[in-house]
Amino acid sequence: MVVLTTPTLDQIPLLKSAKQIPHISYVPTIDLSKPEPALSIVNACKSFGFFKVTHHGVDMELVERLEDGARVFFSLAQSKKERWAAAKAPMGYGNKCIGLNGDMGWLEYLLFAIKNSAVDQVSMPGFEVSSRMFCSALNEYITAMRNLASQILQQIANGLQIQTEDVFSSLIENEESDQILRLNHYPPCPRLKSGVTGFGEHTDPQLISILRSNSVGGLQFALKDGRWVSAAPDPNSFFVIVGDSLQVLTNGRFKSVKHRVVAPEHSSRLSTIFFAGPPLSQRITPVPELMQDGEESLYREFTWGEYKKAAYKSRLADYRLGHFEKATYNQKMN
Ligand SMILES: C=C1C[C@]23C[C@@]1(O)CC[C@H]2[C@@]12CC[C@H](O)[C@@](C)(C(=O)O1)[C@H]2[C@@H]3C(=O)O
Ligand SMILES: O=C(O)CCC(=O)C(=O)O
Ligand SMILES: [Fe+2]
Repeated sequence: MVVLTTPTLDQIPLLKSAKQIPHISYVPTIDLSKPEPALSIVNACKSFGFFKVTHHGVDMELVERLEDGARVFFSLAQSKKERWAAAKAPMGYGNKCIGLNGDMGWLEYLLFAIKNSAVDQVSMPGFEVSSRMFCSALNEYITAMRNLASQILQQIANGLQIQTEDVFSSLIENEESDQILRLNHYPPCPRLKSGVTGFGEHTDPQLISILRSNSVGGLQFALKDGRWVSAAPDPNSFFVIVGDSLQVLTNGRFKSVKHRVVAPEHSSRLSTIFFAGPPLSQRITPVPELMQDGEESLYREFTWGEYKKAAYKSRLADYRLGHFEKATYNQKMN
């Protein structure tokens, strides 16, 4: 029998104290109520790989209901939460262990697989029955996030002047689209030393991720020059993060952005992230309409299912796209 023990604080690594500036003075911010946000979205994706959306139309009462449900869940006795620990690993409840390959962080979380725009009951048997209110908030939130992600992906296609407006959004609107909802809870970290890893540096493998947190900070993004910048928390807005798959679909015009979370010292951080992925069978290859004459794909052909499988065998900080880059491109870069 495998006995799983919860890691102690001493086992959680400190974040590498790379050159840091405390608060980014400029987070690209897109007001979705203003006309024609497409070009600003594309510019933010090209220059930063992340941006924040305001006036997004998501019902904040729903967001509060979800956050209340999450707070109630995370305050349950450990033994009750552990009931969902082995649900369908890595889905379900997790405590300090991230993924299946030894990554650790100062957090606990719930990971839900999504099927047909709702929590997949197979990945969390009995969860809906245990908390119907929480589950209906989760499902309504999933629908809201999927709509927001679709809207943003359509704007990206417009901003890139692709005639087929739904070229990206259709990938996440399919019944078979492979999506995940993650709720992360970072309790205050008792150690006075700062820089304990909440969630270690990584890129997200999907197309885009939509992140919302309470008012407790900790989220940092890597800039292109390697500096880490803290993004001030903004509970009324959503951060949009470019993932590896969108990097490939745009043939490297957009780059997936590295991000991480520093464990909070005094208050609990609660975050919710929707990962918008395509169906497992979807080929991930640059969009033909985007390619210029003679331009070749920088990547070997692969399906999302193949990429996901490889990603889930990797460590959090690994450069996962490396295996899929064409050798010629690798040689040119080295
Ligand atoms: C260490 C890992 C955790 C992760 C799967 C992986 O092997 C590498 C990618 C990780 C990541 C990052 C973004 C999302 O939080 C996530 C759910 C995903 O799809 O890829 C996690 C995976 C996880 O926590 O299981
Ligand atoms: O919790 C956060 O704010 C970010 C977590 C994250 O990047 C992830 O779950 O992939
Ligand atoms: Fe992430």
